[in-house]
Amino acid sequence: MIKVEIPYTKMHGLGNSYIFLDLFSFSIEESELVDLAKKVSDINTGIGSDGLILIHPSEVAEVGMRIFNKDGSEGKNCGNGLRCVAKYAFENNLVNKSQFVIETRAGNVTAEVFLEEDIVEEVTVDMGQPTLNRQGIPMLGDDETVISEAFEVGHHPLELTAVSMGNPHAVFFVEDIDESPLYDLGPVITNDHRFPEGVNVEFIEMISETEMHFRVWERGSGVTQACGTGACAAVVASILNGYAQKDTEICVHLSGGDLFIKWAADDRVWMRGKAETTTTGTFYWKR
Ligand SMILES: N[C@H](CCC[C@H](N)C(=O)O)C(=O)O
Repeated sequence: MIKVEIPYTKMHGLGNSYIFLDLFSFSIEESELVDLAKKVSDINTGIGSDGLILIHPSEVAEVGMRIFNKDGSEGKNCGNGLRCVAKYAFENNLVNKSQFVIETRAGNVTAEVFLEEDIVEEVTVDMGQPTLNRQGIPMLGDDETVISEAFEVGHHPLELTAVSMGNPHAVFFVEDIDESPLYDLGPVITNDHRFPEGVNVEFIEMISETEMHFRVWERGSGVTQACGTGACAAVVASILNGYAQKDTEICVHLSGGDLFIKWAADDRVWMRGKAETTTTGTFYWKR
């Protein structure tokens, strides 16, 4: 049994929390990441979070981000994680400008940090273009877009809109967010065979053309307080269904707070929101 001391920073975006490792000053074996993600995420025997995020040197951007869910599965993108990575990178001098590129497994994004007395309070990220064709989600079936398509789950007739923000999202519109079948159907849909790589599941109640309620069952982490890529997917889905307009900032009320999302006329999705540091520490990992 070897005891390894792992320096970490815990951060969150609207309550969607992750344990961050700074690989600019610390290294860890690739083969250990899955177990470590599960271990640090555990509230009883670890630190407690929705997963693990690596901030790493990149050959194609100022910094790179990798994200692992609570179950150890690797996601390709993470909106709340990106805002936290941007805050960390700026405040820890990994970058020397307020606007910079972050490499993700889903491609590069551009982040801009906004300060209040030297502290990054808010971050805007250009999340790039959504992917709407079925095979790009990915989802089984012909390669069309999936907009309010009948999607039977058990005996529940639902209408699915599928969007990828580099990671897959199944978006469902409901009349009352508090009556959404998040806990009943979230765990079923996330593993539905029609999504060969699994899927993040969002339930949305439109309040107006510029405001919505949002709940999420995340692939690999379950119910979280917020999901940045999910909020982007929800806004894209609302516009595809005619409930909202492009080129307009839409307020998404997530359990943990508000994100402001715009699907611009050039097809790029912009996300604006807060990022916060909870604590730093040393994780004593016995392996
Ligand atoms: N569970 C997601 C990754 C985390 C995304 C979320 N926390 C966000 O803020 O976008 C997936 O497996 O695709």
